[in-house]
Amino acid sequence: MTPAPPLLDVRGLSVATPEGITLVEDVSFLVQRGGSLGIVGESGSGKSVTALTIGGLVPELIVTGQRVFQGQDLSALSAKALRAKRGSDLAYVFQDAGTSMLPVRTIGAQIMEQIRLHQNVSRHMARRELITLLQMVGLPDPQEMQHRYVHQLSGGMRQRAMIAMAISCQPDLLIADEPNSALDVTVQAQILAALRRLQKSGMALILVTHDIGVVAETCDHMAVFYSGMILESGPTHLILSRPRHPYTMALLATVPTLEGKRGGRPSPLPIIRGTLPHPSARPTGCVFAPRCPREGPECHVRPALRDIDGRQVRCIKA
Ligand SMILES: Nc1ncnc2c1ncn2[C@@H]1O[C@H](COP(=O)(O)OP(=O)(O)OP(=O)(O)O)[C@@H](O)[C@H]1O
Repeated sequence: MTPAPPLLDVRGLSVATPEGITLVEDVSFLVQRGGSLGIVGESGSGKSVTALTIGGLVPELIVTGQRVFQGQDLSALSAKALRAKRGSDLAYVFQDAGTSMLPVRTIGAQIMEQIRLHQNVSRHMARRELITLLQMVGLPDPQEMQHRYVHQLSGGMRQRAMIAMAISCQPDLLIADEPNSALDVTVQAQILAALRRLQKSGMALILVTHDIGVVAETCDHMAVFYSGMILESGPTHLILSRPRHPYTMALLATVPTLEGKRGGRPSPLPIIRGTLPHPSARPTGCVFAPRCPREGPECHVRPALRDIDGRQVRCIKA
């Protein structure tokens, strides 16, 4: 039996500014139907640019490479057709999503309008769907909640209402860019629980985050970004248990553990020496070489992604 084609196949994606500054270089990954990909990396590593480029949301940038979604290359679509895709099969949620809801209408009215726009259903059916959606994202008492205005919701509730709105078109893929980073820890947990519930319903997820712990809990696959490139990608459990790229190792070493103590003294949180290069000053060889403890003369050539130990690694020494 031939395996089912992936839902999203991003191949050799590169993104540059009109001035020719590369922001994303040769990024490739797959998302299977119902699967989940966590995109992690330091601030400025190109996570958002990659996520936005998939749905054509950064028209000012120059994009090359393929983005095949549901068997169709999105780069071949007109702006109008892409917009229609975004409103139907592909949905986005952003960090301050709550701000994109109207203050003058109840959240129920706004979400119902979306449902009726995308699904040809009666008002009665749309209302039932609304209640189901509010339940799915974990909003308490949906019957009461639907009558509230945005200003009557807490930050976490607003974010969940926005996720309900985003998925009202029953997308095959939800791209969530730092959906919970502005929220406190308990509310973050509620958003993640909501995302996990959605995955159980068969929706695929791309989650952009700084937080490796969030990826560990939510995503079956992960891609580690650095300076616009993927340095390691593959099944989350493999990468977290046995990282092979020195950058992934360094990144994981910065994650605090519950043990936190060695020899009776708290161990200081290691930090990665140096800083991420600015896109206009990316190294010509391995992008991580200037900060890498294993750096050597062979690192002055850009390494290709290689299949190693069940995942892909962009390191000549891995
Ligand atoms: N429209 C744009 N035009 C020019 N440069 C951009 C544009 N959007 C982003 N950049 C630059 O591209 C680089 C990658 O940015 P991006 O927002 O993708 O990083 P990120 O990894 O998502 O960071 P963060 O976690 O802080 O959101 C940054 O140097 C940023 O300044």
